[in-house]
Amino acid sequence: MARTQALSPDDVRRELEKLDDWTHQGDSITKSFTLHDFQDVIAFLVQIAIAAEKLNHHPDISISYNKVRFTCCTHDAGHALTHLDFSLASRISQLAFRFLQMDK
Ligand SMILES: C[C@H](O)[C@H](O)[C@H]1CNC2=NC(N)=NC(=O)C2=N1
Repeated sequence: MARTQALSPDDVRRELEKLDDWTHQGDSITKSFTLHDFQDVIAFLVQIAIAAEKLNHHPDISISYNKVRFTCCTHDAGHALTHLDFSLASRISQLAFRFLQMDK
C-alpha cells in the first residue's frame, strides 16, 4: 500500500494500538507532552523539526508555555490518516521519551 494512501478505519485502529497514548480525533491523531518550561519545549521542537524534515512529513504543533501538542494528518491525502502519520507519531514519541529521560 502507498504510504500516502488513506488508511481504512480498521488499519487506523491497528496502528493506533501500536502507539503510546495517542488519540484519534477526526481525521488526525494527536498527543500532548508537558516539559519543564518553554525553553525545553523549543529545544525539543528543534529535534522534532529535524526528524520531520528527514521523514518529509510535518506535524501541526501548538504550544502553551511548557505544553506542546502535536497533531498528525496527511494534507496530500486530503487530510486523511496514512502510514506516514503513524511513522511520524512513533518518532515523536521516541524523541519525547529520550528528551524527558534527559530532563530527570
Ligand atoms: C512536497 C512535500 O513533500 C509535501 O507537501 C509533504 C510535506 N509534509 C507534509 N506533512 C504533512 N503532515 N502532510 C503532508 O501531506 C505533507 N506533504
